[in-house]
Amino acid sequence: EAETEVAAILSRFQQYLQINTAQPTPQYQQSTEFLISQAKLIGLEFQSIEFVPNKPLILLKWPGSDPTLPSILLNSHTDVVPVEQDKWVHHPFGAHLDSHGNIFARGSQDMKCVGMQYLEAIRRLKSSGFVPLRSVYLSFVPDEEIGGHDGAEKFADSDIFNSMNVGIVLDEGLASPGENYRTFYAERCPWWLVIKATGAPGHGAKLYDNSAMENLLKSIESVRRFRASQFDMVKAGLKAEGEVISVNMVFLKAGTPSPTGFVMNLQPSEAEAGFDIRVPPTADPESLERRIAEEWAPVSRNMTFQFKQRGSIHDESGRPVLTKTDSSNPWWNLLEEAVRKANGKLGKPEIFPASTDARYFRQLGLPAIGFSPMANTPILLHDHNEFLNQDEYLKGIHIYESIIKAYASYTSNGSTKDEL
Ligand code: MET
Ligand SMILES: [Zn+2]
Ligand SMILES: [Zn+2]
Repeated sequence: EAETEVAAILSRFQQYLQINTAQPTPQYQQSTEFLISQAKLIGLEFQSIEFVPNKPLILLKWPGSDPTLPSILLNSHTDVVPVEQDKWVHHPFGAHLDSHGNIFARGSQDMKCVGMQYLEAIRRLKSSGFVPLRSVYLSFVPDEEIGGHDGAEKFADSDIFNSMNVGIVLDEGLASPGENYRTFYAERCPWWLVIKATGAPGHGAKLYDNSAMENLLKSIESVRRFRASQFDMVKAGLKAEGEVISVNMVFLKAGTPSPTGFVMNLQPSEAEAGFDIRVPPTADPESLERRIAEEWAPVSRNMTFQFKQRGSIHDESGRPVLTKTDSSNPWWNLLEEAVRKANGKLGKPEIFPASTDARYFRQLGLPAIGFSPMANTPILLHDHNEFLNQDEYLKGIHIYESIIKAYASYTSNGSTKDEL
């Protein structure tokens, strides 16, 4: 590309990154204005849909020449996770470009890169004169990072979505430290669990059974044994990260606060712990729930539990939802071929170890592929100093150009019509 074009592309990416859409107070009004201004410049149809007030979903459309064919949906989320600002070398919403070409910002990998790459690819295809056979939709959805309930989940269940006649969804993947891009055909399901112990309060010097702390610690020990059993399979190379149940303690809440810290000679009557659990599609959710009720939060130890999030990735008949990555799924073949044509390499398709909005689309029976074209990149999503190199970003645009062209030209009788 010409130098000025590259500068314009990077500047648009930076503008999007500079909008602070961090949970729990994402600036959705600003991201909406930005995305709609981009849609107008590119010449795409646009609408802002609020399934829940102040949580806009931006839906863009590039109409295809044959509206009877199922459409392509390119999904991305507009929100990002919070930051610990003082742990960052560059301001997390500054989108600083350093001398190595790395762009630092929250969302640079997860996943404002992808949202903008879709747009840049379409901008280029459009200006080259390419006319899509199938309609291409772009959804910029809110609230993915807090479960997607007011975003993708409502969208997938809506009449609007139904009327779009979607045939394939692309959503986020993960960066790859090696040269192969990663792809995802399924994902683990999020369970956010809070367990609470109660027990007799007492003097800090007294040894007695059944205090809240003791009751909670027994649970934590049990959780840790289970965690180790899962992690050992990964360490031994027997299972991939996405194939075991992960459980990590993410908060501990106990003690009697005082203005100078915590009261030290008092054993509290309540103690709580929170766990982020991810359940692979192959695991049996009922047996895990039994384990929670019987071992991690048993009534016999004065414990209760509550789910802050309990996703499901099973269809109505209880089967896990997976997208096929063999010749029975033409969209998979088209993606492989398109990435290869654009000089990209794909690794073996994987189960996404975290969770994405793709689960809501897969639950409808739609194929959905997780893919974020970032190779040679450390995995920094949700981490401090998240960055993406400008060259990887630019390469990713070419990759999407190739994919979107192939998808939008697919005639569904096994051939693709190249209109260029
Ligand atoms: N994408 C986020 C995660 O994996 C939110 C998932 S829904 C609880 O943590
Ligand atoms: Zn994400
Ligand atoms: Zn995320």
